[in-house]
Amino acid sequence: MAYDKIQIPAAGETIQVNADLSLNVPNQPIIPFIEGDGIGIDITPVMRDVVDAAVAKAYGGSRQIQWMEIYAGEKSTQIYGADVWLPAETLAAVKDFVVSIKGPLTTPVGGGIRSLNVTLRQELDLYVCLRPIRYFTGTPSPVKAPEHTDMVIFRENSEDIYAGIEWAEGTPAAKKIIDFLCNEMGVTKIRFPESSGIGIKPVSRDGTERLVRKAIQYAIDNERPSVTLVHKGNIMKFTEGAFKQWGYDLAKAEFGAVEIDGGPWCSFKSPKTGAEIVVKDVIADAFLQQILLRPKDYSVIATLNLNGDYISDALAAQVGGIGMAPGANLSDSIAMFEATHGTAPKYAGKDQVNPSSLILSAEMMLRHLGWLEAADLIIKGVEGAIAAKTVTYDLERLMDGATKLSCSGFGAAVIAQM
Ligand SMILES: NC(=O)C1=CN([C@@H]2O[C@H](COP(=O)(O)OP(=O)(O)OC[C@H]3O[C@@H](n4cnc5c(N)ncnc54)[C@H](OP(=O)(O)O)[C@@H]3O)[C@@H](O)[C@H]2O)C=CC1
Ligand SMILES: O=C(O)CCC(=O)C(=O)O
Ligand SMILES: [Mg+2]
Repeated sequence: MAYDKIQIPAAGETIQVNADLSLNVPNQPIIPFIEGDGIGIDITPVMRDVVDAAVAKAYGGSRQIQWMEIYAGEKSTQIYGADVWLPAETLAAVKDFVVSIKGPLTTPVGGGIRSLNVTLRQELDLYVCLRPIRYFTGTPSPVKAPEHTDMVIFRENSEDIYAGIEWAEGTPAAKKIIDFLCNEMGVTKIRFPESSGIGIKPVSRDGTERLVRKAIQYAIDNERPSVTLVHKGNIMKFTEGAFKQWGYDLAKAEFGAVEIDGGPWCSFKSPKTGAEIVVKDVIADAFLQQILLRPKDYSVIATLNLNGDYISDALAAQVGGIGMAPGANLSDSIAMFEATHGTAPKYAGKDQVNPSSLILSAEMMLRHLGWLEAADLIIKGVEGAIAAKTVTYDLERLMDGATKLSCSGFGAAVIAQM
C-alpha cells in the first residue's frame, strides 16, 4: 500500500477479511475517516473523541483505534487540486483497510455534479445502506409513543433512479433518448418531448435478491418478527413491482417461506429460534402514514434506493430527528459508516449541531469490529446525556428544562456519562 497524500499511522495494523468474510481485527486497527464537508468539521472530531474514550475505558489501553485521514469533497480539492473531489487513493484506502467512517459530503442541486456519497457506494459496491431507527428515552418526538418505532432499514444502495443515469433537457443526448423511445419503442406518454429531461431507473433481480437476502438474514440473526418490502409497485410495475415479487420469490426459495392467508404475505420459522418471521409488503405512500399510526407493525424494512432515502429521514424524525440517525454502507466485506443527515451548511463550523448520528454510526462500527464493550459504553453515554437533559440545540428546543450544549460540549457529556 503506497499512497501519495494519505499518511498511514506507524503504530496501526490492517483489518483482514477471512475466507468466510468474518473480520480479523487487530488491537490497533487502522480506521480511515473522511472528515466531511459542512458540519463534518464539527461532528467528526467529537465522534473520534467519544470513540477513543469508550475504547480506552472498555479496554484500558490494550486496544486503540489508529485513525487515518483520507480525503473527499471540499477538503480533497484543497489537498489534491481544484477538481479532485474523490481521489483514487481514497477509494483504494477504503478497500485496503476494510472498515471506515465518513462525515457528510455536499452535493449541489442541479449543475451536473454527481453525489460523492452515491459515487462511493457505487464504486465500492456498498449495496446495503443499513439504517437502524431506535428511540432513546427522553428524546423529544412529534409522536405520542416514539418508543414503538424500532425499525431497521435495508435500503438498496446501488441502483434505482438514484444511479444518476439522466440527461438534461435540451441536450442532444436527451433528444436521442426521447427519439428512441418515441420512434422505436412506441412510447406515447412523454407529455412534453421537446422540453423533457430524462432519467433511467434500473432495478435488477440480482440487486434485489442480494439486498433482501441480507434483510431476511438480519431478521433471523437479530430475532426480528418481520421483514417488509416497501415499494411503489402498483405504478412502476417492472421496477418496484418486480422488487416486491423477487423479494417474495427469494424468501420462498432460500428461506422456505410459505404463503399465509392466501398470500402474497408469507412466513417461515427462524432456523435459529423457531419463531415465525413474516415477510410482507406495503406500498410506499401507505407505509409513510402507517409508520406514524402503527409503527409497531414494522420491524425490518427492505426497500429501494429512493424510497429508502425518504423513509430514513421520516423515521428519524419520529425518534428525535436526523441529528440522531446513524447508518452504514456495506458490501459483503467492506463497511463504510456514515450519518443519515447531510452537511447542514448553515451550521458549519459553529460547534452547534448534534454529533449523535455520527457517534452512533461509530457505535455500529465498533459492534461490527466485535468491540461490543466499547459500543455499549457509547450507548450508555448517549442515553445518560439525554436522560440528564444535556443536549444540543435540536433536542433542547423541544425539551422542557433542558440545558443546551454545543456539539463538543455534548461529546464531553456523552464521555462523562459512560
Ligand atoms: N450522506 C451524506 O453525506 C449526505 C449528504 N447530503 C448533502 O448535504 C447537503 C445539505 O443537505 P440538506 O438537504 O440541507 O440536509 P441536511 O441533512 O444537511 O440538513 C437539513 C436539516 O437537518 C437538520 N440537521 C442535519 N444534521 C443535523 C445534526 N447533526 N444535528 C442537528 N440537526 C441536524 C438541520 O435542521 P434545522 O435547520 O431544523 O436545525 C438541518 O438544517 C446537500 O448538499 C446534500 O446533498 C444530504 C444527505 C446525506
Ligand atoms: O448524496 C447526497 O448528497 C444525498 C444522499 C442522501 O440523502 C442519503 O443517502 O441519505
Ligand atoms: Mg438522505
